[in-house]
Amino acid sequence: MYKINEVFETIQGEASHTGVPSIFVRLQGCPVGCAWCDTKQTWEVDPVYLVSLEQTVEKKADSDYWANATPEQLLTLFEERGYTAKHVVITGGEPCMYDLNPLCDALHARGYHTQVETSGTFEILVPKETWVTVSPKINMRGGYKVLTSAMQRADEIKHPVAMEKHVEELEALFEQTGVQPKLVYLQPISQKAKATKLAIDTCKQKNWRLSVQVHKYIGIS
Ligand SMILES: C[S@@+](CC[C@H](N)C(=O)[O-])C[C@H]1O[C@@H](n2cnc3c(N)ncnc32)[C@H](O)[C@@H]1O
Ligand SMILES: Nc1nc2[nH]cc(C(=O)O)c2c(=O)[nH]1
Ligand code: SF4
Ligand SMILES: [Mg+2]
Repeated sequence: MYKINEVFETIQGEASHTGVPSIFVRLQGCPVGCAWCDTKQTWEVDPVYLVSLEQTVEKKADSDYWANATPEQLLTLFEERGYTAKHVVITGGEPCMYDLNPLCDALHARGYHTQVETSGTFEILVPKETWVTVSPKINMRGGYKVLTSAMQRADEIKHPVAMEKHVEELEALFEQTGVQPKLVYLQPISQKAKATKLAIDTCKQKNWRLSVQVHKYIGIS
């Protein structure tokens, strides 16, 4: 059983898969505590807000409600809702608090590609075919540390930035873990002009890439 906050179909708005039609499965629960997190409604797993899978929102509004679901029940929901995208993005919350192998295996068996969005602070339990986006969370309130194994497994790094300090922390993490990733994206925090300029200037200097959260600019989920 997975704890589900929401399931919706849209286009991937971030990093290398930007533009890919995708079904998003957002899992409930995250203890990492990023001050600027844009999905704080997923942090707590409060039994008061437990509902049935059919009642989980299809991204109409951010909601604290969550439901239990098996991989089979999720696949049925995709069919009931008439989704046609073949790429499934598993996000949260922090999806790697769960063993994602059964979910990804079930999706692959039905012809879907999978991608996981994670903070890198939990062991990443996914099949080798799954595309892993690590957005490493350094010095956040919850006190979690980025695992070297997560940095090694990452297919891409996506780092939200607003200040020089965030760039320095990322480079220190590459040093500490001995991982120099091939694909590094900087993502301006909350579309702020200053953060966007910092991301662009740093990408030019270091030959990294820019990830703007496209869905927020065009007003889709
Ligand atoms: C909400 S998180 C969920 C998955 C996982 N917990 C993680 O942090 O990667 C999804 C992505 O959104 C990014 N993100 C969250 N809040 C943001 C914000 N205000 N501005 C830019 N990116 C943000 C995260 O860093 C992560 O890459
Ligand atoms: N369109 C769209 N793309 C996204 N990429 C990562 C997202 C996330 O919240 O993890 C996200 C999201 O919420 N919507
Ligand atoms: S790790 Fe992800 S979900 Fe958790 S607080 Fe940070 S951005 Fe939000
Ligand atoms: Mg998001």
